[in-house]
Amino acid sequence: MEHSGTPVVTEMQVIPVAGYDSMLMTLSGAHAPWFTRNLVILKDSAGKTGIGEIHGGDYTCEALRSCTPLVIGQQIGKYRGILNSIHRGGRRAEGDDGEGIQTLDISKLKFVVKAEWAIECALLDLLGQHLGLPMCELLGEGKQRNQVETLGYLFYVSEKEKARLKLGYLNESCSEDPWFRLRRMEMLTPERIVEQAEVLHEKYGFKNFKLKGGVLTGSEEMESVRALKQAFPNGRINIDPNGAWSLKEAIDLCKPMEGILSYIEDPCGPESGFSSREIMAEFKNAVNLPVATNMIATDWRQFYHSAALKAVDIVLADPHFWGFEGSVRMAQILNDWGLTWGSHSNNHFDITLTAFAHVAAAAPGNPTALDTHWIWQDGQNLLNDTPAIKNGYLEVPDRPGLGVTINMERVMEANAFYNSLPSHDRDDALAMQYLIPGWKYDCKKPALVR
Ligand SMILES: O=C([O-])C(=O)C[C@H](O)[C@@H](O)C(=O)[O-]
Ligand SMILES: [Mg+2]
Repeated sequence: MEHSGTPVVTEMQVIPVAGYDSMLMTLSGAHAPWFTRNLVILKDSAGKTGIGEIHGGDYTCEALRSCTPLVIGQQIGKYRGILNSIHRGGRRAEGDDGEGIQTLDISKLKFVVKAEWAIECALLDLLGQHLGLPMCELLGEGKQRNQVETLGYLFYVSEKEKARLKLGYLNESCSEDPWFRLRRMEMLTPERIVEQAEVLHEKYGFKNFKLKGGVLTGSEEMESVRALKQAFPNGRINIDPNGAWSLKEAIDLCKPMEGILSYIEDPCGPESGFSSREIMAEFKNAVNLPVATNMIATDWRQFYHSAALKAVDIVLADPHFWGFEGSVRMAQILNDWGLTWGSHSNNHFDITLTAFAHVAAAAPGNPTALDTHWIWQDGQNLLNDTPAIKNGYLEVPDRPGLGVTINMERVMEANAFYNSLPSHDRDDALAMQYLIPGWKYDCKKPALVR
């Protein structure tokens, strides 16, 4: 083993895990009762443990496992070189049609999620511990803030009894926590969406909200946005239909919402031979609202075209797509150009929550409030010391590395749950069959409009 000034990695474990979810509705259909993730746990020669979390599924699990020989025995200080060797030798998903996740077909996620970012996270955790510095100090221009503004991620939720009984969605109606009770219930009206926001405000103090659209008709969803703005007149409200609306529909829906919406996320997608970036640029010319995306700028090449066309104002640079250093590099560029950084998320455990806290803490300027799905998972934590969200802000741990400790007993329980599942890959069409028999994904039709 090479002599080094920094400890070397002695062990790498890849542990797939699963947790429970609600029947959250999106353009893709309905979330299953469970979600899956992959964990990376590294040990180094100084006896320290570094952790990372990324999307679930067999594809990503195998991709991570195939990296093991490139990680073991390497100095943690050479983490950039380790990632470089993974990029040079790593496998890449084949068959991308060039539209990234514009269609939100979940099988497309593998083109934007890069398994090695979980390894980057675990290495940065180890390096931070070696240097005695929190991870955010190692990124970009270092720590910019002690806490990170976070939004309340609102979803329409189905809870049709048949699907619940057949598929086994959790029932938390006996919980003492009002949010835990509510989050498993059906919420499909403006009144119930406002109730969702109010209960979340009470528990976590959120003042900003994002409603996941692409579920009901655009005008029904705008009714929910209006009701939210009435309930939270000083709150920043946005909606994300994941490109479900046509350009004309998006303009008709959003023009009257200038002054009500704080920004609009991925209102439209490719149509009539024009790319998603061209259509979004035309939308921006027509409507006076900042436009955010996690769909049309998911890598540097897509970002080049998005920027050239001035198609977006806010890039939601999820570190699981862009890498931790890549996401902060994006934050620096956006800040220099007078644009805005934020982060997209999917269902995740508290390791990702902590990692997001560090990335957002290192993002210079004035990032938009961070997305997180974790509120739907709160209570299923894999850490002993999950960072808190209070008054709408996520705490950034100030201990070295990620600054948190993993609870292996809970990890192994989550792994046993994973192993008991019939499938490890996300399939939002499955539960839809209980709501609308024969339901099929259509990137231009909201999930419940058939
Ligand atoms: O901002 C977004 O587009 C998302 O968060 C997309 C995700 O697919 C989300 O809707 C989900 O995971 O269901
Ligand atoms: Mg989005």
